[in-house]
Amino acid sequence: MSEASDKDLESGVPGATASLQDVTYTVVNSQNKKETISLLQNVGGYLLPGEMAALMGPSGSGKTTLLDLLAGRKTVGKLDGSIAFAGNKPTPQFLRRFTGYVEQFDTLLESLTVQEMLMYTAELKRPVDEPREEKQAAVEELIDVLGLAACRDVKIGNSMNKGISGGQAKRVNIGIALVTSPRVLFLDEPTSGLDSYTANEVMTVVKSLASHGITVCATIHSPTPYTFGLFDRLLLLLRGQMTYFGANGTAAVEYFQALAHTECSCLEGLKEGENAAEWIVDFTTQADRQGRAADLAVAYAKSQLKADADGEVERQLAMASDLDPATKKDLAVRRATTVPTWKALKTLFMYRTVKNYRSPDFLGPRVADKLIFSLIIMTLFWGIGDNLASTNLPNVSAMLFMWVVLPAFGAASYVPSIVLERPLFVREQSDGLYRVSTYLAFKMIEEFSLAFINSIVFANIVFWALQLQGSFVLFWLVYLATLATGIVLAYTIAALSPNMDVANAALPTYVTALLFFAGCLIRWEDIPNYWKWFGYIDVLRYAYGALMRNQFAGERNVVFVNNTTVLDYYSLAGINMWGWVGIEACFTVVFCFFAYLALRFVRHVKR
Ligand SMILES: Nc1ncnc2c1ncn2[C@@H]1O[C@H](COP(=O)(O)OP(=O)(O)OP(=O)(O)O)[C@@H](O)[C@H]1O
Repeated sequence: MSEASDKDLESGVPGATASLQDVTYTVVNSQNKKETISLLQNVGGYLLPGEMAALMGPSGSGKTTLLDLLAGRKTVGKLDGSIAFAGNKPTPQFLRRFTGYVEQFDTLLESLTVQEMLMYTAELKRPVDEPREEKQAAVEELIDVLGLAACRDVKIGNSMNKGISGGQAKRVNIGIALVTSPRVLFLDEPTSGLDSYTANEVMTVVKSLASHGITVCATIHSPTPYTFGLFDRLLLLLRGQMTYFGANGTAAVEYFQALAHTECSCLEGLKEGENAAEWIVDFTTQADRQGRAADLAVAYAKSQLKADADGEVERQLAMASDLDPATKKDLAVRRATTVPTWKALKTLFMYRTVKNYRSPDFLGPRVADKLIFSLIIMTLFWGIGDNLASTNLPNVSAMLFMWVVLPAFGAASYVPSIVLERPLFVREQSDGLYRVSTYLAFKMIEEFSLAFINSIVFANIVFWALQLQGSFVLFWLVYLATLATGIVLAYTIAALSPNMDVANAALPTYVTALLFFAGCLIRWEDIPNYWKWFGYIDVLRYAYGALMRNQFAGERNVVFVNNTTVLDYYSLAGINMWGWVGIEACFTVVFCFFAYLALRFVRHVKR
């Protein structure tokens, strides 16, 4: 590790101790919702700065559950017992700010290069007053430390457009967690999907971080002998119960060897040359299959190891108030995010919007439909706007109706950006990169800016080609407001929907329902009283009404059917068209609020 990164790690706060005391975690059983199930029972132990601890156990034993609880990332279930950092109960803000979590699955921005991805995180998580050069230097050091120099400028990519390899992606994820020099680093299966050479390489890097004082804890499945040897401490779970907590290596092997000779003598001991990590997990798995899981748990509960661990946890908890000033300050932190909203918005814009605006995948669905429909409208309805013949009036009315229908249906193109991005959003929010309101504001600025330009261009094309009457500004504003409402409506539905299928069904259903009450397909007067309420909350009614009034006001309000003028026929004679545009804008604000609530409170990712 180079001098600069040494400095970065050493000048940052050192690791923090973490302790678990009688941790029992209960959830509603997903197989039978009427009952609860304990995924962890009476788990105890501790993590120390400068050490790397392994959470091991057979599949389904509760490793990830325990790691999530430690990192404060569980969103469901009931926790009994205590989890403490430096002897104190951590706040969610402390966990977001001062711990790093490397998820098992990559959640990266595919359009960024490795350097940009790390820099983007550094801008969002390192102090706002730190000069950019220092952030860049810290990122370069991380690239160096994590062995990412060869792919520094390679785009991250995805399964369709291959960018960096799986091992490199894992290291980028570790870099993201490290970019703010966390006190505690949690890693969920950091070696899964990696070949043994890359796994060893990645874990060597992690070990060197621990050597610099960070507290490291990783769940690990089938470590190579080399990787297993890097861990200082081992916590072994079986069916959510402790079967071992203590030093790793010889001590652990001897503990289980002794059990193989006493409690579980029917099970085979470690053979010469056998991978100790594999043997320990196999031993406990076999014991479990033979119905001996409880015996192993009881043996550990009665062991000196457990008494020693409990004693150390007690000692740590007793030191809760005896803290250095830096730790005290970190534990008392009130903000989950590091940088102010303006800085977060600027960073999101610089790294994400700038890339999106250059991407055909982003621009295509947002521009192509409007261009195509403008051309169709232009060629189909050319010059109909100043023709007041009664046979032409239904054409004008239909065209104006389509002018509000198209942006409403076009809202579908804004759904994927919320639904597909959800794992990234959840991870970045859990990492304390930004608040929900900042994320929503960023998405809206990104979409509204484009919608603003789009709407001016296409409203101009259509208004002048069709020689529509009245105010151009109103014609354009109605289109813009409908587009804006469509965007926030799409966000609301996307945030409420668990997946794309549900969102793709829900949005058109709602928009189609709006069409019936907009005032064109059935006259307002003819809508049955028991349905009128829906008309009042139909944004398209206000959009269409304002457009019609704009087109047919004054001497253009000619006789249409049975001596009734156009505006009387549609019950629009007395309306204030600018007021109706204002009401439309209110719908944008209201849906924006709904989108915020849905993003903030609806949790599809349950863990
Ligand atoms: N709500 C629930 N109802 C019933 N069982 C659950 C519920 N939530 C989790 N589980 C079970 O709890 C167990 C522990 O899950 P966890 O992901 O922590 O295991 P793990 O040791 O990390 O497994 P792996 O190594 O396969 O990732 C699993 O068997 C899982 O199916």
